[in-house]
Amino acid sequence: MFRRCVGFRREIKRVIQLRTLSSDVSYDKRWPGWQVVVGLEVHAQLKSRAKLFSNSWTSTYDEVPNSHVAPFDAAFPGTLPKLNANCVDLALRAAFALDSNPQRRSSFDRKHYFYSDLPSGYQITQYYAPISKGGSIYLPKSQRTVRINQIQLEQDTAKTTFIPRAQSSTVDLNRAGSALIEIVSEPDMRSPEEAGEYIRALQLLLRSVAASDCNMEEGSFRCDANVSVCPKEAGDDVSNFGTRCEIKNLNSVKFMMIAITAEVMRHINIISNGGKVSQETRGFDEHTADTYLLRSKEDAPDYRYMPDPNLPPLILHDSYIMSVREGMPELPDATRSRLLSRGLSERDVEFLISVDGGREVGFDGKLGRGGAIAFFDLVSEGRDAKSAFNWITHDLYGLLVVRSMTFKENPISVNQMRDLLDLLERDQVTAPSAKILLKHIVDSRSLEKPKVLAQKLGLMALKENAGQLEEMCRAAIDALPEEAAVVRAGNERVLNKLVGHVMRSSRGRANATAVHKKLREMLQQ
Ligand SMILES: Nc1ncnc2c1ncn2[C@@H]1O[C@H](COP(=O)(O)OP(=O)(O)OP(=O)(O)O)[C@@H](O)[C@H]1O
Ligand SMILES: [Mg+2]
Ligand SMILES: [Mg+2]
Repeated sequence: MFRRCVGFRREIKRVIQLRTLSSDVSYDKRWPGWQVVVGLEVHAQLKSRAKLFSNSWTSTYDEVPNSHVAPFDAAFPGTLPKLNANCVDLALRAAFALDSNPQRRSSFDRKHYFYSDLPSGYQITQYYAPISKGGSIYLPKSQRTVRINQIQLEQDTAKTTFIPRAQSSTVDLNRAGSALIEIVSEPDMRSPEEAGEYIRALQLLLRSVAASDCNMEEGSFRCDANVSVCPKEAGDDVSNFGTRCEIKNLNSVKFMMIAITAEVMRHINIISNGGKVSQETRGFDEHTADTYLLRSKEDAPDYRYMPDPNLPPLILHDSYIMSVREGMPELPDATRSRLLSRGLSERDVEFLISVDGGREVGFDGKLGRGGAIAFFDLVSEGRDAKSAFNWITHDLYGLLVVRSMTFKENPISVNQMRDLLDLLERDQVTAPSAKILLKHIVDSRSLEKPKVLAQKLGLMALKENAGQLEEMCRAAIDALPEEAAVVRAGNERVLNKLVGHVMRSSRGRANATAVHKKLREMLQQ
């Protein structure tokens, strides 16, 4: 029975997944006559070393529990918050990336609730006056602009884990007090796919300005989806929209899209059966691919918001706001057009942007490490962009992927890569030899110049006029006398066999065109 049940659930999941993900199914086929409305609330952890109001370092998800906790994070009596200026910087960068308007004056409020993940009994957030208002993200695939309502700075909570066997929970305060920004969208998305595109675009933007890592699986980027349905004719007037339900804590784009689809179906079912959707907060069960009730609107907690008396209003001077704006790194749209103008195709550009899930964007000049785009920029400077792209993606990235390495772990420096491309351009090494060199550097982590390595490993190309090439051609003719006779008699096609022989005996160091030419010369004499 249990087995059948699991199989059935899997089947439902598969069907919903197919419905959600297949792009050729028009939305109307899934829910003819209905309009789907989605608004997203996203919590992104800011990429700051220190927490929002204490001087404790932030931690990654896999660190020893309770090892990054200042007395303030544990709500020791008498401790006071002190705003970390770096978090304000990052929030402002995020705001500019989303075309939002940083506010000269914002303030901090207490949101009260009683749960073990919140030692002080309240979360410091920005309820009345957020740090930034407005903004938008354009989604090219959906051809839709999603408006941002506001961006607020707030503290993250601790992490509680329930242990069923012991019937108790453990609390890890490492995350408590880390800085988050909550980005609230307007209800502008009209399908699960648009919501998916919004999340991916938002991740790309926040990563490009290094405001957040945006890793959903590690919890540094979490999303709540608000979903409602109404008749298609309702249009974009909010007063015509249906009652929304909020699905909390979705931790992957795929699950978010499945959860929205399931919720839409649930709403349509209720309304079609003459019922009324009631405003609820819901959870998502990955195993059933369905949402479930967490609490109804009547049970909604009263957060008793009040201004935090320990924190003065946050006043930002125009000169400071301007300085953050001026220091903004390149945004994805600008990167795209710059790369396109260098002669890469749209597909190439999307590939570069998506290397390592688009996570590593910046470049650490000192370590010579960084994301694929920065590496490409430096390597391809002053040379053919397409050939540099091919070597970096097909060859180098291919080697890294097989070895489960990210681009940031790439052991080849910009200078080594440039040197290798120089050798290729000057025909000093052949493409097969360059591949061997690349593999050698990745595996040995050698810091030597590729030219020196090529000499050491005997990989320098055999030049056209070098006696060695002629010697090898002569050896091929001697080894394959019948083929040589056929070529002499005028059948050029057999020449390839002889060329292959030379290429093998030169271990790829000979240039195939040069070998062709040489053999033809020798056999036509
Ligand atoms: N009819 C609707 N259908 C779908 N989404 C909606 C609808 N009306 C509002 N929304 C979305 O619901 C979200 C409301 O978020 P907001 O943070 O303002 O309030 P909240 O969910 O009540 O509060 P909390 O932050 O405590 O969860 C927004 O993203 C908005 O776009
Ligand atoms: Mg909210
Ligand atoms: Mg909400």
